[in-house]
Amino acid sequence: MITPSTSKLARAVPFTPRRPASVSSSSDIPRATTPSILGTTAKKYKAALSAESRLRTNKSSSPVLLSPVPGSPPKASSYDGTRPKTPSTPRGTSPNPAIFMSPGDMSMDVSRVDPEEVLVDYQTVEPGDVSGDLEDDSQTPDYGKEDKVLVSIRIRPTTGHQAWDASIPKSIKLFPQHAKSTLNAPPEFHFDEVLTGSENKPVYNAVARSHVCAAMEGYNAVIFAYGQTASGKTFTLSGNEDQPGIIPRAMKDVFAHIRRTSTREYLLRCSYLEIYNETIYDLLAPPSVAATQPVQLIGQGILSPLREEVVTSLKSVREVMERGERHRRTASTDWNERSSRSHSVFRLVIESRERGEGKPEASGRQTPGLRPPTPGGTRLQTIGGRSVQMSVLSLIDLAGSEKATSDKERTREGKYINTSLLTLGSVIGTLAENAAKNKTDHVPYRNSKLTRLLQPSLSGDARISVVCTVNPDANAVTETTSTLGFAARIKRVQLHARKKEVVDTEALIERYRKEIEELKQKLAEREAEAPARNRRLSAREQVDESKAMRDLNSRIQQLTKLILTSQSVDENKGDESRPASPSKVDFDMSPYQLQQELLATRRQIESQSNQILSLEAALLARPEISPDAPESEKDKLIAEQQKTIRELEIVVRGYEDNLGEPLRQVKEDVEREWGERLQAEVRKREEKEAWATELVRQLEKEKRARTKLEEERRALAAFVSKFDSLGLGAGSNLSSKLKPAKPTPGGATTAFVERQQNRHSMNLNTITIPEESPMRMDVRNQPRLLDQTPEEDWSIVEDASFEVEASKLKVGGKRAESPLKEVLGRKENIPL
Ligand SMILES: Nc1ncnc2c1ncn2[C@@H]1O[C@H](COP(=O)(O)OP(=O)(O)OP(=O)(O)O)[C@@H](O)[C@H]1O
Repeated sequence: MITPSTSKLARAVPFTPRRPASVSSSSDIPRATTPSILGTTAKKYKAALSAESRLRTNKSSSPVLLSPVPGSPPKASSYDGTRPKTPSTPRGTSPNPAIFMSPGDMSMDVSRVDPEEVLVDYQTVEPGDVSGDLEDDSQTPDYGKEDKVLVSIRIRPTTGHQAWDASIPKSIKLFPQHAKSTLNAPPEFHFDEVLTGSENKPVYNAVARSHVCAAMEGYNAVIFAYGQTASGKTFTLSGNEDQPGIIPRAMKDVFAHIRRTSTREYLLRCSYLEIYNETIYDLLAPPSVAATQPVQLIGQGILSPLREEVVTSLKSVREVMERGERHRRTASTDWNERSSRSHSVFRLVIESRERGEGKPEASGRQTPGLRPPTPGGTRLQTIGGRSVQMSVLSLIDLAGSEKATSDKERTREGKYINTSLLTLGSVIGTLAENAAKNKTDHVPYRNSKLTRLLQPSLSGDARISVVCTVNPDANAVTETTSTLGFAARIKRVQLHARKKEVVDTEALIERYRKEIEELKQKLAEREAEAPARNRRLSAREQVDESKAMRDLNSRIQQLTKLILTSQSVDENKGDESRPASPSKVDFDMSPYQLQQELLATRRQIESQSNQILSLEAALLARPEISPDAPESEKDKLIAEQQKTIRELEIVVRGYEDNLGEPLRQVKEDVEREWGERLQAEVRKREEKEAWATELVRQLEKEKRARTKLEEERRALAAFVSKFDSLGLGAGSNLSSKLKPAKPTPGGATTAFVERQQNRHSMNLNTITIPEESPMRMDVRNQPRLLDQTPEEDWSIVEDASFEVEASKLKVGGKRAESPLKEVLGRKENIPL
């Protein structure tokens, strides 16, 4: 059982805030007395051991002694025929957590510190942290094939019979005498690296260095060791005091990278966990807390609750790692006196941004200290357009596959280990198959915690390096062949890791602008060359060429749109806004918000209008070219003008596109409202038109009636004059006069009748007016029509009016009901 060290050195120290370059660590432990992983007095990167184990370990310091190979008879020096006592380290039995966590430790928790105060940059990295062989090794790292897993084999030394031939670089082949069957050729494998020996530095350089650099540059990176038990996974990853492994070297390289990069500042956070019997434990949490609150996997690779600790120096990383190592479960097995009984994952979250003077307080986008903890989320804020890169470097020491042992507990652990490794194998197999055959078969990530944890990385979101450790002993041929098979499969997995970057709008716009400039330049070059080139190109090539130009143009348009959209979003965004892509306007906004949106859009439109005007002005101001100028000059001018036209088009298109949804919405509302009003007006107008048409019709009718009446009048006048000329009048003094009646609203006829009634009595009883005659029309019933007649039309009425001197007519004594009716009614019977 683990006996945790309670010494001051072993205890976790309070978090060390950012310090000026000149000031040394604020830790109360002097650097010189701090055990160094990499120094000559460094402690071994292993969990604390039982007294028995520790004795053995101390005895076996340099040179390194090899553990017995599984399957081979144990060596007398390390195995006395009986299984050694198992120094298992169950978590629940840890002593008082206070021994591990002083109250001050809480300040190391990342959720309780202000990231801006704990940034690391080239000035804060202490020279001692990066001294030694790593610092000088600054050649450009080889990232390997970005879309493939970097697969390396590490063959541990053996004192037994070598069954594998590794003399050919990058390949490993089974000696024919060890092959199971003589029928088939002995298996031979090729990998990115095949490494031998006990030196850890070449292993680090070949296997891990490029991935550590990739992580520092914003890519997620995973390095893990896979292999049978006692094959050297922990030796490769953690190493010992003489041969520091990948993890301590990687940490040193991280700080070396920071020291070399004077333009950026970094926030580094560590977490350390293990998967033991399919449960995830936080190795940095106090043991009692870790035992009762296992870590849960929520979503894709997100872990909660998981303690993350900010590290600002190699020393603080070392302290965190040592604490985690102490909590790891190791036990003595038949093959390995300190066998890892769990898969352990050390994670370093690296966030960085360009160095600058801006402070987040000044940007007004955040309030340090009030930021909610966001597991797995970025904590470093973008400031003044400086984007934040974020990546995770995961260093994984898998438990080794093993056969059943003589210990029940170890056998149970072994089952869990083997099951999760089998699942890892089948996940890798499916991924390899999918990649090779372009399939999308279901990948059984969910069958184990390990594969669920690795899912985002294995799905391709990380650069992966796998070091498969093998035992070349003749007794381990089956296990080694199985490990090499796994390595061959994982080699076929397809990756597509991308840089992880959180970009704020300013940075995004700047980036778009740069790209637009570059594209425009390309376009201009192509256009300048176009006339000469087109003469050379075939028709098909010309089509391709114009397509390429169109593509360039559409990309410029797309970017311009993005700039315009980002600008409008930026102007309206709140504190948390950080759009990476065009965002939509929300129409559930209040009228006030909508108004604000409108204002912003108008401002934008105004600025675009100005832009258009200035571009147009520039176009007009362009100097004319003389007709006898050389062709090339003309072509150049045409190309320039085309470019300007394109710019104008782009802006105009952006202008149109960016009228914006709010404006469109208002436009629609206004259109709807005014549309309804227009409809009502149209209806009214139609009614009036119908009424006017009816009026005109009635007037026409009236006119016709008047015309007919006039004809009747003339006929009557002729009759009267004839009547007079025959001497049939009432007397010599009887004269017939036809005077035009005065036009009155009541009608001429009415006036005539009234006057005649007063002066004469009619005796023309023989005159009758037929019923259908227009003369019988009762015009008194239509005064309004006359009222409506324009004044100039009164002439018609005047012409039609007449006055008959009743005294000139021989009218009977009987008074007619309507004298006019009588006169006109009988006229047709008057003999002429
Ligand atoms: N390349 C090597 N050179 C020297 N010693 C090695 C090498 N590889 C492994 N060893 C030694 O072999 C022993 C077992 O190695 P290690 O603990 O690293 O195996 P492992 O694969 O991690 O096993 P497990 O899966 O059981 O944890 C250790 O004592 C280690 O020092």
